[in-house]
Amino acid sequence: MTIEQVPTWVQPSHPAFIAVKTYKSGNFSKYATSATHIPAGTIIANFSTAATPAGDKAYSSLQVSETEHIELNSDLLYANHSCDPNVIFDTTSWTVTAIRDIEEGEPIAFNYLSTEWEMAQAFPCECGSPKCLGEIRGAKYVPTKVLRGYFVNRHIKKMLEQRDQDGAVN
Ligand SMILES: C[S@@+](CC[C@H](N)C(=O)[O-])C[C@H]1O[C@@H](n2cnc3c(N)ncnc32)[C@H](O)[C@@H]1O
Repeated sequence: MTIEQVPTWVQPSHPAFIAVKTYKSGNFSKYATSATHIPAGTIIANFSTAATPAGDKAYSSLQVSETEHIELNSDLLYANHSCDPNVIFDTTSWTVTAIRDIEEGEPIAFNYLSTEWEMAQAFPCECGSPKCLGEIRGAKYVPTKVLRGYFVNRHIKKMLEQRDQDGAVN
């Protein structure tokens, strides 16, 4: 298992919108919550400013194209995955946007399958949503019809199309 990243950035990195909390003991136990009421459509962050290329993909990296992964180098790292997300990480505009109203204190979470083709570190999802997809291994392992209900980034759409043409999972 990957070693947990030690923050190298000044915290809080996005005080207007994000408060980082801890929800359990042990590794990977932090999560981003909303520091305020965030109306749907609000751009919460632009992740291009602090991002750096990731040497290797990791639990902490974000996939931004078919071949490229970045480190966010900010409290956006603590956005957990949810199968019923309230934000999207858009790898075309490099922005994080609320897709519904988010109450103060609510976890800020996105669908990792919208960016990650194959997770560096799979995990059993604890999002608690009735829509929960269970083990999160990457979009590669999910039928396209399941992902149709979600926002997914352009590179994932392309990779799904390629996979389905090759006849692997659909
Ligand atoms: C980018 S980090 C998110 C922040 C992480 N919770 C932390 O404390 O560093 C991704 C890791 O968080 C955990 N994680 C994220 N979403 C999760 C979820 N829905 N259920 C269980 N673990 C989750 C997993 O260990 C995953 O590898």
